[in-house]
Amino acid sequence: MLTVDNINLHYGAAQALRGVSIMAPMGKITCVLGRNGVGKTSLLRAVTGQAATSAGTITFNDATLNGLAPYNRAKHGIGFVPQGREIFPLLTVKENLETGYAPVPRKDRYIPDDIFSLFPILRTMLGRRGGDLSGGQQQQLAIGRALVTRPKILVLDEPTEGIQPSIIKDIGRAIQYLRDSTGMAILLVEQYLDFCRELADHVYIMDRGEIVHEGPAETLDTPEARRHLTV
Ligand SMILES: Nc1ncnc2c1ncn2[C@@H]1O[C@H](COP(=O)(O)OP(=O)(O)OP(=O)(O)O)[C@@H](O)[C@H]1O
Repeated sequence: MLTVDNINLHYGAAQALRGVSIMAPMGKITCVLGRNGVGKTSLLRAVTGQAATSAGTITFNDATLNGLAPYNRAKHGIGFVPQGREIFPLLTVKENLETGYAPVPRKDRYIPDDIFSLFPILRTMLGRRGGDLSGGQQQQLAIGRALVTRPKILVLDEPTEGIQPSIIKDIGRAIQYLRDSTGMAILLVEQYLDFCRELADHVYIMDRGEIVHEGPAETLDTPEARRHLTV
């Protein structure tokens, strides 16, 4: 399980996270919601090691992650699908997937077949450049690339952003499959309420750098939760 305990995060003098605590258990989908700019991406940057925290602890299973570089967190099983996907446009689909090899032992440096079962389009486009794919295909590629690192927890930042509805459904099914078949933990940041309501086992809502609500997905429909989500 991933445990984030009471973390603070600053950008210069501005504080983006204030005493944030969340848990993301194995075999569960944990969703963090909130309006623009409330700190959701900062929370994921803290978990993946792209931004330093100024207080608190982050642990995954028995390992303390604080102070570890992103590369070493990947070795501990943290797989990241960043906002905006960050596909290498000039590399082929296959080469993009192979960039996931870095943190895995030599014997595991192959592309697991599961990735092509989840996203068959990737197999047919292996030789195409990443930049030629549609937004939805790039999102599938970004998830595939994270899966190449053999994660124990998959961390996704707004995977539905700018994606057409049919591919959103495919991505939702893939996330459920990964939870149910591999028992990995999923930590998902989203603004798309219906996607979270359908998928999440547990939800957190952030507002101005703090966790202001937590509960099962059904609690998203309470007036108290809605108040933190409406603009
Ligand atoms: N590199 C940075 N330098 C300074 N301030 C930043 C930086 N990144 C984010 N912030 C500020 O920190 C706060 C939280 O931003 P963050 O991106 O974590 O929010 P978010 O909830 O993910 O928003 P969005 O949904 O728009 O991605 C915002 O006020 C933002 O302006």
